[in-house]
Order: sequence, then C-alpha cells, then structure tokens
Amino acid sequence: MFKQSFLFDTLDLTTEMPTAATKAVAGGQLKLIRRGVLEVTPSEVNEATKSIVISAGVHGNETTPLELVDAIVNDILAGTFEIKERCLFILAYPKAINNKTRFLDENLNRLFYKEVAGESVEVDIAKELMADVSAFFAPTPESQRWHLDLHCAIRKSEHFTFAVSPHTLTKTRSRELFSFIDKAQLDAVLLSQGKTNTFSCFSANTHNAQALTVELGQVSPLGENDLSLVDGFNLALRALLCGQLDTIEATSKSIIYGVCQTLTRTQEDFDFTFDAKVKNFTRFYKGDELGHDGETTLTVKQEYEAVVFPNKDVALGSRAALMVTEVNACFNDDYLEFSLPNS
Ligand SMILES: O=C(O)CCC(=O)N[C@@H](CCC(=O)O)C(=O)O
Ligand SMILES: [Zn+2]
Repeated sequence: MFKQSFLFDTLDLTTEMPTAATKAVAGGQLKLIRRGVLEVTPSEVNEATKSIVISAGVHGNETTPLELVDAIVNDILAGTFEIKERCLFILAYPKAINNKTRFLDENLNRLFYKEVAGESVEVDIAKELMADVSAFFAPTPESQRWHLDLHCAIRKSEHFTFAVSPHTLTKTRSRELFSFIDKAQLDAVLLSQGKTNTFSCFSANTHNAQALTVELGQVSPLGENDLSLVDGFNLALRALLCGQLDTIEATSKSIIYGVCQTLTRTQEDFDFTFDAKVKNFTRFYKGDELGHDGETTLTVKQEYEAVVFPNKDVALGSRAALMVTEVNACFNDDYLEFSLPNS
C-alpha cells in the first residue's frame, strides 16, 4: 500500500498518493482517503464498535505522535496488530512537518470551527480535516465517537505527559475517557472552561465525541524521540484500538486541573514577568503579578495557579497562556463534573 510507510509517503510531496487505495489485512481493511488520511475498518462493525480519530502533526515540529501512528499503521499492515474499532489516522500538516515548524502562516490548531474564514494554508487544511472527521463520524452513534489529537509541548514540563479536555455543554467527559487517561499513564489532565477552536474541541462540540488533546513530552526532531518515555500511553492507545482497554491496569491517577484563566494577548505591548523558559505547571501564588497586556496587569486570583503553554509572542487576539489549579472532580451519571476552588 505504501512505498515507504504511511508517514514517509505522506511527507514525500514529490510523489502522488493513490487516493482511495484499499488493502485488506487480517481482520479488516485500510482505505487511503487522501494524503495523510487513512481509514481502517475492522472486519466486524456493530453498534458497540468505537469510531476513533487519532490525529498527529497538527503542528509540524511535534514528532513523537507521528512516529507512534506510523508504527501502529506498519503493524496493522504487517498483520501483527489487529484493530477492532473503526480508526481514522490523520497526519495533518505534511508541509509544516517537512518544514520542521509549528505552522507556516498561522496556528492550525485555532481554526477548527465551522465558520472559519480567511486565506491561509491552514484555513484550507482545517476545512478539509473537519470534513474528513465529519464524514467518518456521520454513520456512528455519538456514544462511540472518540478523538485523540496528539501533540508535544514546546517547553519542559513538571508533568511530562498530560491531556487537555475541551469544554462542551454535552456529556463528553465520560468515566471511560478518564479511565483511559489514567491507564495511559498521563500525568495530568486540564479541564477547559471555554471554546478553544482546537481540533479536539471541534470533535467534542460538533460531534459530541470523547475528545482530548494529548501532550506527549517535549518537541524534538523526527527520528530523535525516545518513544520509551511514552510507552504507557502507546500501550493504552493500542489496547483502546483493539478493544482491550480493560486488560490495562491504571497504576496511578492523573492529577485533575481546571483552567481558571485563559490569558489572551490583545495588545502589542504584552509580556510576562517570568522567564520564557519557565516549565509548564510552574506555580504562582495569589496576588502574584504574571505580566501585562497593554495597561492591564495580569495577576493570580486563586490560592495558586500553574502556568501552561505560555507564549508571549502569539498573534494578537490569541491565547498567550493557560492558568490552571487543582480541582475536586467527581462522576455524576458516569460523566465528570468539577468546580474550581471557592467557586
Ligand atoms: O507547548 C505549547 O506551548 C503548545 C503545545 C501545543 O501545541 N498545545 C496545543 C494545546 C491545544 C489545547 O489547548 O487543547 C496547542 O497549543 O494547540
Ligand atoms: Zn501542538
């Protein structure tokens, strides 16, 4: 089906990819929808079959997920790994991956919303990917829809792996999804409180999918990743895809944080008080000054707030950091509910 592999054929923009090519494998069929978008269907599909989107490469310099996905597809083709759920594997942004940069014109992972407009490479990609995911989820029960959008963090982190759970008004934080987070040995999970127009947010809000952005360590060049550092995640992901998640024991509980502030850059004159190389989840305490946005001083409001994804140079109107704090969460009717301290 591929000259080299799903990943390296996708990245080889000098060669056409035979869209709609199919290949039967033990226990299913692979169908190349288009460059970078591969649908794998198990031999048996019923109401209980999950439909799982696994996306990687939304940011071109985040390469661990690319290597994990390529290894899974290689094993399916080799017949050594048999999926039992419907899967859509996406390698989202070949040009940025080849360019070894996060994006070319603008951040693709802020463009996943229906009314997206404008002229950029990324807007076109976002529209195509939303259409691919919508087509994949269309014939399926909402309760069986999952989307794991795999990323890496730009900076070092107090938590090497963590997930971001997008905010929705529907039941998209299931006990099963959070059991997966624990079984995948993700150190932490952030509960968003507002729309973020990310890929996982699109699937959760538009298709009521159980969806996460997953951060798998720190960015490094393709082929230079130590995949052993995300073994726990890889094993749980593979167990999920072959319907054997219940064979995986959770050896620890992920710490649950709530997003208590989203710091947005609205002014040219924007800066933080802390060093640009600060680790994700570095803590600041009530009253601490975090920085300024024009004339507005940014301060800590909770007893403590930990900073995640700080980037003072984002485009005006974009998210410059998330501030999070630990929350008490519980499951009500098998869906997670939480409240911020003193809320
Ligand atoms: O390390 C960073 O600053 C960014 C890493 C990354 O790409 N994270 C995602 C998170 C998306 C979300 O909030 O769900 C992003 O910024 O797009
Ligand atoms: Zn990313």
